[in-house]
Amino acid sequence: VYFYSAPENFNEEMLRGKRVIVTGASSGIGEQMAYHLARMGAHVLVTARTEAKLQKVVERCRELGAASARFVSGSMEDTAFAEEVVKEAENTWGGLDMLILNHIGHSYFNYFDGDVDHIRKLLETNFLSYVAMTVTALPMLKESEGNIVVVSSVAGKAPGPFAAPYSATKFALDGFFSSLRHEFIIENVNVSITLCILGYIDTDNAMQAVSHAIKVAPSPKEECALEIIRSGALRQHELHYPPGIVNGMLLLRGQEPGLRLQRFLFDRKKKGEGAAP
Ligand SMILES: NC(=O)C1=CN([C@@H]2O[C@H](COP(=O)(O)OP(=O)(O)OC[C@H]3O[C@@H](n4cnc5c(N)ncnc54)[C@H](OP(=O)(O)O)[C@@H]3O)[C@@H](O)[C@H]2O)C=CC1
Ligand SMILES: C[C@H](CCC(=O)NCCS(=O)(=O)O)[C@H]1CC[C@H]2[C@@H]3C(=O)C[C@@H]4C[C@H](O)CC[C@]4(C)[C@H]3CC[C@]12C
Repeated sequence: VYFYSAPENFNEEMLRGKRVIVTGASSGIGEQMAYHLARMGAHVLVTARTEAKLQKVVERCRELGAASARFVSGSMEDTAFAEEVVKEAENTWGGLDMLILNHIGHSYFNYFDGDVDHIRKLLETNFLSYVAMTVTALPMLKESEGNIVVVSSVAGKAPGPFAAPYSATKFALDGFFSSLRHEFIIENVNVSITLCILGYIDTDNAMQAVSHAIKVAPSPKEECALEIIRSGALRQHELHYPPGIVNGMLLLRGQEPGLRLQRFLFDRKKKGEGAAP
């Protein structure tokens, strides 16, 4: 039995004045999270590779009412950079309340191509950099009794075809952070870990990568971003967005409709009709 300080209801005031790092924030869901946090009056530190995009995100955050907004640009392929981002927060704020781990490296939506080096590099960017930031941030998060928010995917819970390298990195996140959460509970470490399991979201990069192959309507990135912040602030163990996405995928995968979908996709490949996804 352990005491777990989780608030019952979400109020945007919870984020006012909080010191928050958002990775992968130059576009997509990360960019939208930065804007929500700014509206809520948080201090935001955003990071990605593209400085010009980050500069615009920071300017927009200031317009929206952020307590402060700054960026650090660099690649998470290098775990030393991951640690540098956290050190920037420590030097700037003297502490940290919420760490939102969101970035992903480039991958593909297609049959696995046998490229082991791609998986090695993707594990560095999508997984080991998350671990490195967590290790560096943990003393500050213990001090603030803060939150770690890990953005993952249904591909890291109920995998389907055509995203094997990416899916592997997302399963690694579940394994590591869910195990770490157990250790925090055993040791009475009051730092929450929220794993966000997302379905298809309408970000430019995702739609560019899969819209030719996936015809279901993606969910809105703005709402997704707000739900991630909300689940982290409420110290939830997991967010499933859109609701039911994991059960839906598990159901499809094990049942005839899902098997029919995969046969359809594979058959098109065999008959040469249309490219692989
Ligand atoms: N969109 C979707 O359908 C889904 C998304 N998700 C998850 O949501 C999160 C965000 O996805 P989404 O918003 O679509 O992604 P985007 O491609 O829109 O954004 C990715 C972000 O990561 C940054 N990035 C890319 N490569 C690197 C790198 N090497 N080092 C540091 N930063 C990097 C990009 O900026 P820059 O290029 O400037 O570095 C960008 O800010 C991911 O964890 C993804 O797995 C989960 C399920 C579905
Ligand atoms: C293929 C996408 C990764 C695109 C990418 O390379 N991003 C970085 C862009 S950059 O290098 O130019 O900066 C995948 C990202 C999210 C995936 C989707 C997801 O996670 C939800 C579903 C999971 C399911 O198992 C397969 C379909 C998904 C819609 C999945 C498809 C691949 C992504 C869009």
